Amino acid sequence: MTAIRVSGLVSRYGGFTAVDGVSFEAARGEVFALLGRNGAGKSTTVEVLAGFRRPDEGTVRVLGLDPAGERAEVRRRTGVMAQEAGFFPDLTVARTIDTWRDFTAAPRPRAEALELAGLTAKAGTRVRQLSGGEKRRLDLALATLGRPEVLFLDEPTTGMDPQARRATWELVRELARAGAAILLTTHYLEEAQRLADTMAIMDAGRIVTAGGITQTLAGLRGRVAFRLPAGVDPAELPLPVALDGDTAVCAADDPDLAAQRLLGWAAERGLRLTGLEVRTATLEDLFLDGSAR
Ligand SMILES: Nc1ncnc2c1ncn2[C@@H]1O[C@H](COP(=O)(O)OP(=O)(O)OP(=O)(O)O)[C@@H](O)[C@H]1O
Repeated sequence: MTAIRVSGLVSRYGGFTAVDGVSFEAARGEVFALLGRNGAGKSTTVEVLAGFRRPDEGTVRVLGLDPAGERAEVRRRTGVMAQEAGFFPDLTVARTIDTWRDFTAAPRPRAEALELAGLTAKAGTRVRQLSGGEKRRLDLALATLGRPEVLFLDEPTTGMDPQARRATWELVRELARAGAAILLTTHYLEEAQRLADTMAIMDAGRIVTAGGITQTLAGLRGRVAFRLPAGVDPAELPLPVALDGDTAVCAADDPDLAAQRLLGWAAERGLRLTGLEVRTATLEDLFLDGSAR
């Protein structure tokens, strides 16, 4: 069932159009990643979905409701982790969670929220003394306090260390498995690739590429890269390559097969292909390909 529906969304700041006719849907149990360069319009889209801004044109529905018009009902059933959290800096972590619990229907117990954010040891620390990554973790704990049906995460893992990032991914997956629809914006393409089922890439307020992550990547070429052996003219190689310094890069539909051909060719000549890297396409390739521009 569709949990998030955006159709023809236009959002302007004065005369500037930040979101220019965006449409997408996300179902319950789905993680949807909204990607794109700085200023593409991702946060503005999330702000409209979270009910912080009204659409200038088009419609958005969250659980079938209008987030701006039916804000109380939407707020009760959604969690939002915005780019900048509005904490009270002088409250401790525990008091912050307690305060949020008072406003949340059926909240998680405080200890569980602390544990989930990895902040148990920081329960008595004032929010202003937390590190950037710890603040993000606290924000995540607050956004998920009521086990929301829909969760908006705007760059949730920025500033988190690798361990906290992994814990966040695990939590997001768990919430999706439990049936939540999750909309995520991120600049970490690896994060999108690991977490999301579906993605849309925005640029200058429009969606330029969208689809299932697995299907989209399956349609892209992988690559084989290696250091070009001294004295070898790239034209001699059995497959066309592009040179990046002394690294030869071969784009291939089947990178394993391409690597076998290249290694076979090198072995026949008594050469070694050092620094060999063989991989299928990643979201980063999609960006670097220019498809996202
Ligand atoms: N309050 C505002 N007033 C005027 N322009 C704004 C305002 N907020 C955002 N913008 C502009 O709208 C555009 C979209 O911004 P938005 O924050 O939605 O982008 P984003 O994709 O989330 O970028 P980032 O990846 O940097 O967070 C940008 O050009 C930004 O400068």
